Amino acid sequence: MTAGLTLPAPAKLNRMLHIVGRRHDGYHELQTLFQFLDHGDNLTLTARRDGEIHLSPALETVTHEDNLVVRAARLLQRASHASSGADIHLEKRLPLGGGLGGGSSNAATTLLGLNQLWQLGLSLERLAALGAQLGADVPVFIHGRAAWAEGIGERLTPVTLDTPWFVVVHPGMSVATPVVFNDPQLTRDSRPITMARALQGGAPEWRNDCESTVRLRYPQVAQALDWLSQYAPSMLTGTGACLFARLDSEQAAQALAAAANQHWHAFVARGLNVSPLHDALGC
Ligand SMILES: C[C@](O)(CO)[C@H](O)COP(=O)(O)OP(=O)(O)OC[C@H]1O[C@@H](n2ccc(N)nc2=O)[C@H](O)[C@@H]1O
Ligand SMILES: Nc1ncnc2c1ncn2[C@@H]1O[C@H](COP(=O)(O)OP(=O)(O)OP(=O)(O)O)[C@@H](O)[C@H]1O
Repeated sequence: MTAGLTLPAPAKLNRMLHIVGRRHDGYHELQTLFQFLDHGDNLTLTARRDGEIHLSPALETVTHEDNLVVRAARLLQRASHASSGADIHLEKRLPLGGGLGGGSSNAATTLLGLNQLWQLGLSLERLAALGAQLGADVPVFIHGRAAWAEGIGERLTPVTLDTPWFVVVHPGMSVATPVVFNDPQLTRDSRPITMARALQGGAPEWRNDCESTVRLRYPQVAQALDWLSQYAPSMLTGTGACLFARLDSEQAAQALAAAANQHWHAFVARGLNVSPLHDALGC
């Protein structure tokens, strides 16, 4: 039996997220800073000769064919005319609908991992273009560098951000991204800012334009955010439901996570400017 290739599928945070417009197809134009975390899912990929894609274990709320891992593998097979298949084991640690980009990250790890396993030699640009068909957040996970993103999140410029410790809190429910983006009251007209301005950090730029809508629709998120903000500067990531607090030391982060865990699920993670996936693959 061939040994499997085990690779990380890290979480991302949106350190800030502005919505600056809406396109005719309904997608929103964003300005956001993406950073990776040293916490996420793991995938083990093993090649099969018969072309079949097997994924285990199944996710409770997602069918096999809808799972972004399976969709990414099939997309790569079609695009590269690959005849190989794969057994894929997914160790899921990230909450679904958490704003941590778990599904997108799973898709990116599948594309990069199978590209290596099947010896396809596709470039990161080609894989990112394929990934964009699966979700707006897939390209940043393919490129693997913290980034300033514009457009719907696909126009990426690599950046170097500070790498603090974070306490990430999951308030116990998931937020469906389309629900937030379809809310009539969502702020959609923030003034575009320059990347340089965004990188200066701090208020008022490091905010998330989804926050007021999410607070109104999901009182549990508002409650957790108010609690967390008493102890450290805290924000929503993506369209939620997860929140993150920024701490200067691991010790302070562990203490806050222990307190948060009395009410919700919380974990400590460090911000990373290079994805652990790219460290693992040496790219
Ligand atoms: C908000 C972010 O989390 C920021 O990182 C992402 O842009 C969301 O990315 P995602 O979950 O991969 O989203 P997708 O699966 O591409 O889109 C889900 C739905 O969200 C809405 N959507 C998403 C991204 C975007 N820039 N504008 C949108 O309006 C669309 O209704 C879309 O049908
Ligand atoms: N492998 C997968 N992991 C997680 N979700 C998946 C997967 N495959 C399909 N999905 C579907 O995609 C939806 C969004 O999942 P994901 O975990 O990426 O949300 P998210 O963290 O809110 O992402 P984002 O920050 O990109 O909005 C899930 O609710 C689920 O229905």
